[in-house]
Amino acid sequence: MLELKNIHKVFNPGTINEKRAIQNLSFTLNDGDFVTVIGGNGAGKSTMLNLIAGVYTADAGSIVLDGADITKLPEYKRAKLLGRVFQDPMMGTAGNMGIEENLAMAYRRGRTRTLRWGISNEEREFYKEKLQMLDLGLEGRLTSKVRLLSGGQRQALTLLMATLQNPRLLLLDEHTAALDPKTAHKVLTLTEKIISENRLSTLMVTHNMKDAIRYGNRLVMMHEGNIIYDVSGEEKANLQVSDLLAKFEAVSNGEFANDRMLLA
Ligand SMILES: Nc1ncnc2c1ncn2[C@@H]1O[C@H](COP(=O)(O)OP(=O)(O)OP(=O)(O)O)[C@@H](O)[C@H]1O
Repeated sequence: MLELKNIHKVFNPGTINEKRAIQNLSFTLNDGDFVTVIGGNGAGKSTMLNLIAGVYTADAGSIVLDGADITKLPEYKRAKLLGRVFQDPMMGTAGNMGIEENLAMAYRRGRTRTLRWGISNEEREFYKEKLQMLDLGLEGRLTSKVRLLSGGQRQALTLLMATLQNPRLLLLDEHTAALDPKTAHKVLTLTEKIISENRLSTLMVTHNMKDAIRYGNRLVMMHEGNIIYDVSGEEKANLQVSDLLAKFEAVSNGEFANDRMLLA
């Protein structure tokens, strides 16, 4: 469903700060794949997601989604096809607006502008149902301002908003990294539930190797702008953190010792 073909991305070309962030990257995501993405600092994980989302344009290569070439499609047009959740719980929601207003914004994204702003009772029931699924008690707080929510509640709401319109592809960029371990676990459990119930194709960047092994059906490891390991099915299920550490050590000549992945 998603095909990256020979992608290159260089930041600040021709300057002293030139950085080859992505180098000849090719990758095919199958429909319904839930892929965890790991890699050391600066491996190119976020850049890959940003290239898919259209935040950056690839210097070379192509990106094809459901048979359509989206390589040059502007970010706002791709946004209709994608759901995104970032690390920072403040980013995906409007803090000064209510929970139901945030949901309504997400629900109306990319839809006809003739819709009235008012939220109908039917719509409200729909939001309540969705919020109930989160099991955080938010269904009883529809008009509460989002800024009053905890980081975990806010990330759960962002996740719900990002998936409300069943995106073709869900991009999660370390979306639980800023949460305490218990809350992160709760949000990850929810993530898995939403993905499987809606059969969403997903790329999830994480620094936590245990999570990378535990979640999803496929795992890819990035290094210096490319995918150096791609494993799925039973082979992935049988992976141990020590296997991943050994792979990292082999490619990073010991630099890896400073990487925050070791701390996860
Ligand atoms: N907008 C930018 N301008 C210049 N260089 C950039 C930009 N974005 C990323 N880079 C560089 O490209 C390389 C890849 O960065 P990227 O953020 O994709 O890595 P990452 O794997 O997500 O790392 P981390 O785990 O540390 O977030 C890094 O060297 C980074 O400094």
